[in-house]
Amino acid sequence: MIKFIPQRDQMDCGPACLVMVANFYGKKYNLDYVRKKSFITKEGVSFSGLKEAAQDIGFETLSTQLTIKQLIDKNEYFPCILHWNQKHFVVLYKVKPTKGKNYFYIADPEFGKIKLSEDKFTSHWQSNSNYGVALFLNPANKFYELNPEPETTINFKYILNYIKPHKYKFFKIFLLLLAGSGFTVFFPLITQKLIDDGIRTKNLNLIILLLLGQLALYIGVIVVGIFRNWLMLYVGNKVSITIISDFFKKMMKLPMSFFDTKMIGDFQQRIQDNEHIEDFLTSNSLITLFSFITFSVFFAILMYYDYKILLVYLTLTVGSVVWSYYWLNKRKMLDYIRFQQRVENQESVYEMLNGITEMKLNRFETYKITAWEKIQKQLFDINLRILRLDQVQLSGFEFLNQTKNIIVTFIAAIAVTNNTLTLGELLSISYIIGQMNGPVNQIITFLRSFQDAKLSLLRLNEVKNHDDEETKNLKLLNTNSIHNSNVYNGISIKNLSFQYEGPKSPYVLRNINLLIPEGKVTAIVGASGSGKTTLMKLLLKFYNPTNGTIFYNGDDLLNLSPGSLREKCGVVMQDGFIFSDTIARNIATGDDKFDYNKLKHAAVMANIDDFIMSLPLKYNTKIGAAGNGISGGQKQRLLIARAIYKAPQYIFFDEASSALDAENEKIIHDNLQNFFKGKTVIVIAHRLSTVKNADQIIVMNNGEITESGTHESLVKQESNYYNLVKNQLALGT
Ligand SMILES: Nc1ncnc2c1ncn2[C@@H]1O[C@H](COP(=O)(O)OP(=O)(O)OP(=O)(O)O)[C@@H](O)[C@H]1O
Repeated sequence: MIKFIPQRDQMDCGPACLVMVANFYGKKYNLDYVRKKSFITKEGVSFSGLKEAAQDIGFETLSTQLTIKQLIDKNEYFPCILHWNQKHFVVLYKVKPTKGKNYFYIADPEFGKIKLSEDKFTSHWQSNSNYGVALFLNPANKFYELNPEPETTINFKYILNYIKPHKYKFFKIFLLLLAGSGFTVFFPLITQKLIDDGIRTKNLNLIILLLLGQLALYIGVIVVGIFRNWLMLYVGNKVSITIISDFFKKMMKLPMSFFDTKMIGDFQQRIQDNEHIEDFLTSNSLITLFSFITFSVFFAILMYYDYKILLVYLTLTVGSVVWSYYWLNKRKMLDYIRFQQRVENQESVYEMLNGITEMKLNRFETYKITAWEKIQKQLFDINLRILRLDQVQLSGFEFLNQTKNIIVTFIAAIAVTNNTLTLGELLSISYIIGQMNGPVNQIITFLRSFQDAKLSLLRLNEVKNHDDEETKNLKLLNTNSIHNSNVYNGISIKNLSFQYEGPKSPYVLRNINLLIPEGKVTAIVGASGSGKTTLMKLLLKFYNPTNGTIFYNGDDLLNLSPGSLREKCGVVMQDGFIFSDTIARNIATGDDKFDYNKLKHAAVMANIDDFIMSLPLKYNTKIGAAGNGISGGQKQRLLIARAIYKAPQYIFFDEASSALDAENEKIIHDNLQNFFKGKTVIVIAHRLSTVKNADQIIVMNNGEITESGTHESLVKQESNYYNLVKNQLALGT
């Protein structure tokens, strides 16, 4: 039997499938490890990446396109990995004919184990006409020889540390819960005494006393409940804030490459994960503990009254749980279909909201809305089927529960007529039976919450265990010139090559050798996709080189602290971000208290001061996230002002003025000439006017440097550079 292993992130399905198959053959692999081997990206793992990871851990692999019949015939090679909905991976571990029809057993890392009919299966699996794609895995000797890195153990201890500061409050919650449980146990006893000793002997004083006692207990339960809820909210909130804030702090320390494989949703998921853990820590576990205690006490009382009643209770409770379980299992397939349709629904809504402009411009509205309506119809149908099934399950459950009550009452009534049980005891028993359902449900909820918390912890562990970008032994960047003939002052790049996605991925940069002199302007030009931005990202230590070295004033960038480097760099990226804050805050991001003169100077240099001063609140005007409410050119000028305000030693501009009109560009260009003096500047640009005056121009093509020199020398060569800029030359720009 295959063990289900859930994916942790949206793009983790491939590695999770591989871990499941390895587990099936007896090796427990760590998902993080397999993920690294598969060279995961934001688009997930490719089939070839998965194949390679499988071979790496010792499988012989065969990936092939085949029909459903061919797939069934290969059942001796199950479990295999299937390409699902053309964007996902699942494990197929069994095909079983039942009543003349084939049923397919799959483990979907996003959902769980599920049994699908042939129709449903083919609709998810087959991509074109009658074919689908499968990856068969056969463990070779190497598989058994390798000792896998085990899954990182879930560290509940580290989570318990969050509770430590609140241990007294926890103790109070504990006491309150104990008191609450104590009170509940007394109710059936009071009922029994009331009937047997009070009513039967017509002792009014005792009746009053018992009822007053009951009232006091009720008040006690209410008061305890109020304090308990208050304390739980308080502790829960404190714990949750600490966990999430620690998580954010840790996230900020991770290298940029970590974020390359994650979607926004993955981080949102992790924040929700923190809530699961908090929920588990602060309420579920304690309440379950006390539910369990109450349950045991009631259990003992029932046994004391009449063991037959206890037996009936237990048998029928087990019966109702089995009944529910049977139907819930059946429901799983429907849940699966609904889950898939919900994903489609979300995607469709997201697309409509994001693509509204294009939709309106290109008359795509009706088509998209009809597609959305079709999804709604399917969702409605599936909801109806689920409702029908739920009704069967609930009716049966209720029926068994009521039967339980009737049989118990019947046995108790017979016992009363036989004088082996008193009337008071009978009432007390019905009270207990009624109360015992609560704890059973609570224990089921707890088990689910425990599963959630376990998965959440695994996801958080991945972030927690990831190495920080900054480590203690890294050197600070030295910006002073070194007077030593062996050391090149500036940035020197030696035999640099780079791949984004591991050994099998294409080289984005190839064998780059380049000197970027200190205090000079270097321009990089080249066709789109030639690797200019990538080179800049490597210079900023977003990624480490695959091969080769980058030196800053003689120091290998690998040994330099990225923080100290970025502190000295003014960077304008192509996709620079504007925060939802005031203009001043957006320019002076690094300073707690900003220097108004510096701010003004930066804005003037970036030629945005006039615009800012025309706004009612001037520098204190708030702008929207991602620069809503300002134009593309204004956004770029703000980003340039941000870089200038920093007064950096190194300047990196990636298409920083691409959205500017010629006049604005000229003004900024002229302003910047002064600012650039004495600074090491790297500009990536397509516009001739921006690069013409650079001290050196580097031309890139397909990840390689094809030419370098000054504008004049490169134009004379009439080669790549000349071809890139000749139209602009003709226009005399
Ligand atoms: N995060 C990434 N993961 C994988 N491949 C990437 C990633 N970023 C860029 N690439 C690929 O690297 C190649 C070079 O991209 P890069 O952005 O460096 O080019 P560029 O010269 O700056 O292009 P442009 O002028 O269009 O900005 C492209 O083929 C691109 O698809």
